[in-house]
Amino acid sequence: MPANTMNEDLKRERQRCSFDPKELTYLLDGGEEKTEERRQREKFFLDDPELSETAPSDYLSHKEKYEHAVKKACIVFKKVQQLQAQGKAGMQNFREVLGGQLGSAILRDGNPLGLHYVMFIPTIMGQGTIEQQAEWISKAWNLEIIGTYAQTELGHGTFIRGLETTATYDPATEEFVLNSPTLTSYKWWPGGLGHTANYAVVVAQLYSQGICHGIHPFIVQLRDEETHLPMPGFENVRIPWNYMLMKNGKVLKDGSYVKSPSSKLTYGTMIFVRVVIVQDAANYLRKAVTIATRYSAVRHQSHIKESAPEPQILDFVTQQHKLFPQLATYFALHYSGAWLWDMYNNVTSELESGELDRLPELHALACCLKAVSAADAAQGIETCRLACGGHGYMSCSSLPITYGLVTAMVTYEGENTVLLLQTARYLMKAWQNCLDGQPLTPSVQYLNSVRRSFGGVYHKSVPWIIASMQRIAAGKIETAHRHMNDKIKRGVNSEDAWNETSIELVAASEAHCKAFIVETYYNSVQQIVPSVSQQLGKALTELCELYAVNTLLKNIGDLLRYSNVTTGDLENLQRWLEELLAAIRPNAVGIVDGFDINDAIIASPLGAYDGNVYERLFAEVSKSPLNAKPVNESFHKYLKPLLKSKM
Ligand SMILES: CCCCCCCCCC/C=C\CCCCCC(=O)SCCNC(=O)CCNC(=O)[C@H](O)C(C)(C)COP(=O)(O)OP(=O)(O)OC[C@H]1O[C@@H](n2cnc3c(N)ncnc32)[C@H](O)[C@@H]1OP(=O)(O)O
Ligand SMILES: Cc1cc2nc3c(=O)[nH]c(=O)nc-3n(C[C@H](O)[C@H](O)[C@H](O)COP(=O)(O)OP(=O)(O)OC[C@H]3O[C@@H](n4cnc5c(N)ncnc54)[C@H](O)[C@@H]3O)c2cc1C
Repeated sequence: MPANTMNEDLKRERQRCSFDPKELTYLLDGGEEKTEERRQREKFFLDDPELSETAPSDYLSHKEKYEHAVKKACIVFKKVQQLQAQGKAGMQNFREVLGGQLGSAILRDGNPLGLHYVMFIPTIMGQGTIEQQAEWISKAWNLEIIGTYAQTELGHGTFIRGLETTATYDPATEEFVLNSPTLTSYKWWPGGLGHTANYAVVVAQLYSQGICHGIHPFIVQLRDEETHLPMPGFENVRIPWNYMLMKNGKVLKDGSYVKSPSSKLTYGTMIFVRVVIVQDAANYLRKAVTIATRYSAVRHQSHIKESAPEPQILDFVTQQHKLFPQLATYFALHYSGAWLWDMYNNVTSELESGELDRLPELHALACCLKAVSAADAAQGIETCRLACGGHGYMSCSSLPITYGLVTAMVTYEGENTVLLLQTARYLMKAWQNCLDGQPLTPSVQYLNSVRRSFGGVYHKSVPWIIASMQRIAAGKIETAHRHMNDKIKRGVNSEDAWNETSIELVAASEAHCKAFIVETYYNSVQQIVPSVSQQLGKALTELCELYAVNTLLKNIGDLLRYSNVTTGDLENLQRWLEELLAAIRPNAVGIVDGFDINDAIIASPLGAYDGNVYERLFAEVSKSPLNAKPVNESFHKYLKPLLKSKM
């Protein structure tokens, strides 16, 4: 196939799409101008010869990959500075370039500066006093220093109150003495800690006047700014008094401790990253479903009718059932992430004025949304990989590496089970408030309405599905609450009762989150539809309905247990699902085209815009050094002597 010709199947797919994909692109970017700005930004980085992948880094050693990544991260930084000089490098640029899809395309092997931007700077902004921000932020933004966020230790990651590193205040010298006294207290996992960062925010147990005040953040210099040699000593390291970030908890120079308005304000950076993860998980999922959808439009295999030619695998309804719910899930997580980002910004500004009321609800939502978005995106990406058969297994397909990036999200920034239990903690209190007639916060208001009615009869609408999912969530919350209290009434202490009920607590938390996502997705689409063309509005509505129907059908057991749904209603839901798959089929390629993901970011021979899959696959494998010579030297070294010895 000559270069730059369009695969005929994709040509036909693009002709049959009922709406203009550019309209969807503009919608997702926030307008045509924003699209143009994003495209220019992508071009500015992706067209830079120093950043384009000459040879796939798959064939570099671990050390070479690190050095390659540092080199590129520095080039990226300098280019961001150029954007800044042109007044173009807003926070969104940084998000796009240093993290997100553009970032992960340019820095395929990770971004050694990622933690510097994602956690070191945000922690100083969130936990430092005005003076400390003035001292550190500009140095950090200008990369005069490189930081990381050192909280996790060899022995503790989840249970941060159990961290062993200590920071003991010495009033005589007005310094803190930091110490990691045990093997298990060594800081472990912080990105960039090994060779890149020369500073870290170190989270340690604060001791002053012989009293432990719990964990607090401290700035510690790790390496000499000139030589990059590790600073002397790694036990009893002394740092100046003003290296403790004191926006919340403070230690006065005489050693007296001033409590934070809430000990949980120290945990603020973790909320920020969880909020960011929701959107990032969605974006990685849409990259994977773009690859799998385009590939499925090009790949022909088997028969639907013996008399007809091999069909596009996208015409198998089972293939549609693998991929189209992933399309819908992208939008569901995208709109939930946008909603959560708004709430995060509002609550953060309230915290600035000492208003802490909405922090618990933000924490509960950030926990379950991070957990569900990371888990669902990881599962969705794996489904996309499996839907591409053997070629999906190849690392050059980009699907395995994308899965690896997202499945890490299930663990970092709070392991999923642990975070779902955090949300469950909030839900148990909410249910008790509901029983006691106390006011409920917005995200759990539905508990009141569900208690008052046992649900209406089935009707083919998303609001009915939302009500059903809220009924399931309320039912699971009530069941967990009741079972836990029954245990306590039987004499089990509250901690053991919590642990013994934790399976149901996690399930209740997931159900609550799914109900929240469907409702937020539906409300977002309802707001959008009047402002877009009738065709795009119809396509967006179909995707929202698909997400709702498919999510409910994956919970038939709970639906039967907690609502008055009949088997006839279930048959109707199944028919509705199949109708939606058929309705979405002609628009599937148009929808992923609407994501407008640059081929260099797709970085997959299966998902390129032109659809020339086989030519691109062949070109990709030709890059392997292993294919440089017809006979590899291992034949002469090892195989031939072996074969000879047999003769
Ligand atoms: C600007 C440029 C941007 C560039 C963008 C780039 C994009 C890249 C995107 C990001 C990608 C990658 C980088 C990230 C890498 C990962 C980094 C890390 O992993 S850092 C380490 C993260 N570690 C954790 O998250 C630890 C998880 N554990 C915990 O959070 C806590 O231990 C716990 C909450 C599980 C338990 O803490 P504990 O103190 O025991 O709390 P309790 O359970 O007893 O609850 C007490 C009380 O506190 C409330 N609480 C707990 N946490 C919070 C919080 N974070 N905020 C507010 N409130 C909190 C909890 O609800 C309880 O309240 P009650 O009223 O008592 O019920
Ligand atoms: C790619 C990556 C990057 C990271 N970057 C950083 C970084 O830059 N800085 C940093 O400080 N950390 C970082 N981390 C560490 C990360 O934050 C921790 O690994 C994470 O918080 C999980 O903690 P853990 O490893 O102690 O797991 P554990 O908590 O030991 O989890 C093991 C199992 O124990 C279960 N478990 C633990 N507690 C409970 C509980 N209370 N109830 C029920 N089950 C429980 C978990 O559910 C899980 O199944 C990173 C990790 C990864 C994978």
